[in-house]
This record gives sequence, C-alpha cells and structure tokens, in this order.
Amino acid sequence: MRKAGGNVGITSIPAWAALETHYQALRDVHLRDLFAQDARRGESLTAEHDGIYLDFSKNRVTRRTIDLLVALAEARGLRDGIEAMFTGHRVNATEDRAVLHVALRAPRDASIRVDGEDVVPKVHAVLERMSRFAERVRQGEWRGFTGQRIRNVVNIGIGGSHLGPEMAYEALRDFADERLEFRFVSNVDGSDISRALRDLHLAQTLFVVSSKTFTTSETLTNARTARQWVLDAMGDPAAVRNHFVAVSANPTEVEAFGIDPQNMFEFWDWVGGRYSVHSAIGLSLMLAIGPEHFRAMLAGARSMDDHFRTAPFERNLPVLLGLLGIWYRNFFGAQTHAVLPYDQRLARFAAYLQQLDMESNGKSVDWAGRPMPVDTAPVVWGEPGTNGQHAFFQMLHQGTTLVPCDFIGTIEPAHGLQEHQDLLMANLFAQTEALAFGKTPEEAQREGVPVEQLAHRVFAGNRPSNTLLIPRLTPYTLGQLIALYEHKVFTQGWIWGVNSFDQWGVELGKALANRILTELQSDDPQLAHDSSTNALIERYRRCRRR
Ligand SMILES: O=P(O)(O)OC[C@H]1O[C@](O)(CO)[C@@H](O)[C@@H]1O
Repeated sequence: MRKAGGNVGITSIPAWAALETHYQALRDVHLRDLFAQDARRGESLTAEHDGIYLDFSKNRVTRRTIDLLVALAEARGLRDGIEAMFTGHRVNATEDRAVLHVALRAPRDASIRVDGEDVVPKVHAVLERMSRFAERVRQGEWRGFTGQRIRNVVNIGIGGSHLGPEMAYEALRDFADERLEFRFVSNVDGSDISRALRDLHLAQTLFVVSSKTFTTSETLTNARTARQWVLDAMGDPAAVRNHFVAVSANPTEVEAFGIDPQNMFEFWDWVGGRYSVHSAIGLSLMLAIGPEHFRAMLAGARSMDDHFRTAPFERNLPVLLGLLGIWYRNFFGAQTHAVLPYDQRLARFAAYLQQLDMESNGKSVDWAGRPMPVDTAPVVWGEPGTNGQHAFFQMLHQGTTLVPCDFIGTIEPAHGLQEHQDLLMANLFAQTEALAFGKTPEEAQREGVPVEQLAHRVFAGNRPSNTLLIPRLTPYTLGQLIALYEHKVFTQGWIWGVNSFDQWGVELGKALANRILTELQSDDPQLAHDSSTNALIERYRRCRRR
C-alpha cells in the first residue's frame, strides 16, 4: 500500500512550489483588504456539516489558497490515505498496525477487516458489556465489598487513558448521574491520588484502572497504592474484585496485577492511546453519562467520520482545518496554534488536543526515517475564553509572534443565564474581529488617543483565526468535535508524510527514569551520568526523607 505522503519529498512536488509562489504574493496582504475586495467573504469562506459550522474567512487566504492547498492534499494522496485508514490497512507502518479508531463508532452492520477478521462485532460486544456493567453500577446492583452502593468512581490512567475521559467528563457533566462522584487520577506525584481519595469512602469507591499496555509506571504505581488502601480498609484481598475493574489491551498484565479478567474491558492494538476515548477507555465516562449518551457520542463521531471520508476536500471540515494549519506552520512559520473554547465545559479540551496533535505529529523524520524537510506539529495550547483574554491575549493581539487560533463557541448553553451567554459570545466574536482587523493609527487618533501613546494603542491586526460554532454541547456534538480534530491531525500527518500513530519520542525519558529510580533508592556512589544529572541525583539523595 502507499504510505503517508507518497515517496517523494514534500518540498519537491509542484503543488508545494505553487504554494510557495502564492505565499510570496499573499504574505503582506491584509485581511482588511481581503474583506474589502469581497463583500461576501464572511459567508463564502465557510463550511458546515451536520450542525458544525466553520468560518475560515478570517484566515490569510483566498479561494486560490484553498485550491492550492487542496491540490497539495491530492498530490500527497490524502484520499488514498483516508481509505487506507478506514479499511484497516496498516497505516501505522513503524509498529505494523492498523489504525481503526473509526471502527469504534462503526454501525453494527458495518464490516472492517484486520488480518481477515471483522472487528466490528468485537467492538459492539465490548460496548454491550460496558453498558451492562455501567447500568449495574448506576442502578446500585454492583456493590462494594461490604455491600455498600458505589458512590465514587476513580479513573486511574495517564495520557490517552486519562485526558480523553477527563476532558469528556468535564464537557458532559450536565448529563452525568449526580449520585456518583468522579475523580481522575493520572500523575505519579502522590499528591494527585492522595488528594483525590482524601474525602472518599473506600467502601463506596470503584477504581477503573485504564491502561492500554498495563505496564505504564504512573498508572500501575497509582493503582497499587489504591489497592493497598482498599486492602487496608477492608482487610481482605477478595475486596479487589468489587472495587477494581480494568480497561486494557493486555489481559496478561491485568491478571498479573490481580484484577480478574472477567472485570476487564478490552480494546485492541489498532486503537492508539490518544485515539481511544471512544473505546472501553471511555468506561468512566459511560458510568457518568450512561450508555445511551455514550452511544450518542459515538454517533456524533461517526457523522464526522462519514463526512471526512466522503466530502470534497474544499468543503471537508477536518481537511480544511488541517490544510490551514499547514499553511501557517510551513509557509508563515507559525510555531504555535491556540485552541480557545468559549465554553467553560471545554476547559480540558486544549490539554486533550495537545496529546492528540503533538504526540501524533511531533516527528522530525518521515515514515521512512528520512529527515523532515519542513516543520511538523506546532505547539498546541489554549484556555477557555473569556479567561484567556485577561491572561495571554495581549500577546495574541500585539506580540511579535503570529499565533493562529481556533475559537470554539456553543450557541445554546445548558444553563438559563442568557445574559452570560450573550456576553460570552460577544467576546468571542469581538476577539476574532479585533485580531483580524486591528485598529489603525487613524482610527486610534479619531478616538482621541494622544499621539505619544499611538504606537502602544494601535493593533496591527491580520492575525488569523477559525471560528467553529456548535449548536449545543451534547454527547453527539462532543463526538463530532473529537473526530473533527482526530481527522485534522491525520490530514496533516499524511500530507507531511510522518507516521502519526507511533510515539517513540516518549521512550528515552521513561528508560532513564527507571535507571535513575534505582540510583535514588541506593547509596551506591557510582553515578555515570553527565555532571549536572549526577549532582542533582546526589543532592536529592542527601536531602530525601529516609
Ligand atoms: O494506556 P497506557 O498504555 O497506560 O499509556 C498511556 C500513555 O502513554 C503513552 O504511551 C506515552 O507515554 C501514550 O501514548 C499513552 O496514551
């Protein structure tokens, strides 16, 4: 099969050269002029799918830019890449694995084969097991060891086994069963688990240990601590059965940890950790919002999957977001990308996207191991509006760095405070307008700004943004939003020609930490690191509590 981005270096193809030339002509054109030249720009440079509206008119592009970017996607074989992913080809070439998070939301009657086996029935079988289990806990049938009803659920996981469920739980709390309390523990820093458990009654607490590999040291350390506390509280190893379930792709390690495989919910090596929120990794979320809402989230993601697979690139939301990202990263040299949800419920969305984007495309070699001739993943970051406006927006408006932004707004809130909502949305629209159009010295002077302050009080503008509007934040629309960004990341990775589905870059630090851990816990003076690391270890050893 063809690999990501074909075999020719991205900068050597005519589509890239055409974009270079076009960039030279457009780089100094102001958004003010682009809007002045086309009165309908704000309506025409938009795209919509199933209620999700994207306004990309406040980008430094013309229709021709989009055509050239689409031509780049075509030249890099994106259409084939999408088909390869959706049909179970091993697009994760370095790990020789299929990439099938889309199978997690495939309808029951679909068929997607990996090594000749249809994976869709397996997906639905696990979903049904999860649903039965979630209902038993929510109805109070699944009890703690001493017979008490489960009131607290603690998800223990990290990275993809944490960020997705935590983000989605925060987003969808309005749909959650209020009789249950949810906590998400990830950091190996003991303050995380001790704070999470401090006020919980362990006899009423269920731990969901989530780890694809079930070898991740942070998760296993936290899970061992939780297990010990449960054993101390209940005084009987049999209590583990009532208080611990696992979500994993590794039944052997789950059993070795002491969790009955009957209490394990499975997913598979063709689901990447950062793409796993729709798998059994979503169990804690399902416990919170219930199986029906969880299935609605899958349906939303499926709607975006179908759109990504079939819509023409110039109207394809994930493809457009991906192409615009490439335009800024590779032609304007933008180093970061801000994601700014004007919805407090999406407070963890940027953190979730950081892993999705940066762990996927933060690569400096292509799929064949050749050095990348162009930059790949930007630094993804962000905070909800309007909070960010009172923190870092100064830099977005007047700093020396170009930061393309995605603004995400929800039209209808879940609360009835319409005045708050109008103010929130007024701020969102105002920010995108201010970033794009700025304020000229003449405008500032007309407002009475004294000449000596003029330089400080003008806004250059021409700072690009996308605006995404969603009708309501529901399980369905959250599913759409997650799939939108998953496919944006795929689009970029495929066009750049990197493998978006491995993460070897996290291994070196892990291996060194294991070695240093032994050294921290021994008095052997022999240290063979660099002088800085040696001195830090020695200082810690001298001062640490014994
Ligand atoms: O689910 P696991 O196997 O515990 O891994 C957790 C996370 O660790 C990573 O492997 C990187 O350290 C991520 O890709 C993954 O989401």
